[in-house]
Amino acid sequence: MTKLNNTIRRVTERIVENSRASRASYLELMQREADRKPEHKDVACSNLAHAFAGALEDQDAMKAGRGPNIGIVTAYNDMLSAHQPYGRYPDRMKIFAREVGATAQVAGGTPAMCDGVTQGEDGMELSLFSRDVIAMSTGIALSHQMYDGIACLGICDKIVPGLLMGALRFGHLPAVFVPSGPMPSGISNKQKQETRQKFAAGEIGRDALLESELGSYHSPGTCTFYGTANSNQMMMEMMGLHIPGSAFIQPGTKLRQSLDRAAIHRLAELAGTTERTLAKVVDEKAIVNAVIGLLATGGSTNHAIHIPAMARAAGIIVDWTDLAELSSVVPLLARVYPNGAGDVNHFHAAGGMAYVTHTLLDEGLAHADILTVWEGGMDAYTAEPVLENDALSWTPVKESRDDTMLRPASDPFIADGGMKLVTGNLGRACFKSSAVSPDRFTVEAPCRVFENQADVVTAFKAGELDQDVVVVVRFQGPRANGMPELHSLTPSLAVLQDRGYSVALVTDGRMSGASGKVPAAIHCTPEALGGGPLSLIQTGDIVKVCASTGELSTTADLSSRTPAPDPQPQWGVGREMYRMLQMQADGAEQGASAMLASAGL
Ligand SMILES: O=C(O)[C@H](O)[C@@H](O)[C@H](O)[C@H](O)COP(=O)(O)O
Repeated sequence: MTKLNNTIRRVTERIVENSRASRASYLELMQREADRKPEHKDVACSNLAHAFAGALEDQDAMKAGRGPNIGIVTAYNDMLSAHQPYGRYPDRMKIFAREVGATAQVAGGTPAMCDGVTQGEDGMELSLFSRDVIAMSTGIALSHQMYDGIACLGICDKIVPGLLMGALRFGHLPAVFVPSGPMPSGISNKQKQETRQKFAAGEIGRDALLESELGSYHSPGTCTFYGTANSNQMMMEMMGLHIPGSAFIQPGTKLRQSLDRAAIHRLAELAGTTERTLAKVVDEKAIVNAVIGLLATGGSTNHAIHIPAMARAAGIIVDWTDLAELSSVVPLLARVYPNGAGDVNHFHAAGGMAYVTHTLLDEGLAHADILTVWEGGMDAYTAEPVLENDALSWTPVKESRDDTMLRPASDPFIADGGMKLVTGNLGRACFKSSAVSPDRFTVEAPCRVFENQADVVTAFKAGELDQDVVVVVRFQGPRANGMPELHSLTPSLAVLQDRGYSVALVTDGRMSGASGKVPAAIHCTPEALGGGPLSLIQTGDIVKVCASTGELSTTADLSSRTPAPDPQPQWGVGREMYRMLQMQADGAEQGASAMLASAGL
């Protein structure tokens, strides 16, 4: 076995050291939960009867205590194309459970919102904190304490992190994540983006634009670009929480169904055992593997927030310095849109996660020795699932089948990973370098300050931004307005860039996993609200963003400035209900979670 890279070893050791007390107290709580009496089969008969009453044909088995009971936590709705297939999952999973003498119940549902539907709209301000709500909903589902294992059904952006955060508080049980796969490829994401730019530049009308969008988003399944949802699936593989290779198998296929069946059969096998509980599977090494996968594949920037939050729910402390140090040694192996031309279906066809895992392990760039839900540690994840005469088996993937999309770690696209930390007198921020051309890594220009995205688009349309410019969009942090994604700015900023200007975005808000191309220092922390550095900046100040030197600074003397006043919280589309969570949240680098902060985790 190849020796583990020294930086990866050192960062992992540092995370273990920094997490020593919090991890110990988490594991101790999980032990207490495992030892909790009475066990679920021994609670009062009235409680049991309540639990069994809706179980129909499984009632007898439950009454007789014949086998493990699996709790399904589902984020089904059919507003999210990725979650639409889950509508039928619970019924099928109950059948799969019976095949192996187990039972399954829908423990509960969680909300799930689509960032594609709310992009650029006020509803987006609920998005990040829906993750806390999902974690808490998972907690409600599992608080019935009637389960021996957890099956999590969720795919999209906030849902997987929320489900994991919630399930980790019940980490004395085994848990498996069951994805449902990407939709087939439609028009290419590049073509979609070009059509958007034409629309932004006034060259085509709304009809042509809608036609193009429908050519891209056309049927049930996950969106095909490598955004947050697909990065989630990558991470679940890298942490060993999937049945190996199940991330990108399309819905409605026999292979998909076989993997879903395997997930329930495996859970039934693990139920009641203590060897591979969720708390044990999600350890420091698994978290480091998730970061490595993110960097190696150029995944969504949203995970710079979600990974610290998920880790914290397991008592593990990880920050952007850890991410940046890992990024310095983890090469970029994949070019999937927005970092390349192909989509996740092409990525999977080129060897996908099995090849990524294989080549990373081969070069000592990931932890092989982690506990996974499947036997065999990470090695099991270097093979792809296939069906032979209806039987599920796995074939090792040792070569990339398309080196324009997927390259070996020994000969990568870029020697370092796709994410940089930029710091300076404007704070700490993330810069996704994998999608930006290296000649745009440094932007130094007068800034133009905005306090909402609509004003940026208005200024763009009025031609006011036709110059070298750093667009600052502030008061977009977790406590200000829930830290929305500002992805709808991408077409306008990309048009400016294509006109030959040097353009960058600096914000305490987020961008989407689908964003790229335009240099952006995002998640800037501390946020502007409450007097953070961005509240001191003024239009015309020279701002420098540099991914090569890791700089985010201004030459302006901020010490002499008075902060811009905090904006009033907005009402409407339910935003007022989320103030409670926003106000309790901590910073983006800590995971921006009210739930974790309030619990003292
Ligand atoms: O983080 C993400 O992955 C995105 O938020 C994603 O959930 C959303 O669907 C995009 O906003 C749509 O992206 P397009 O611009 O490619 O349509």
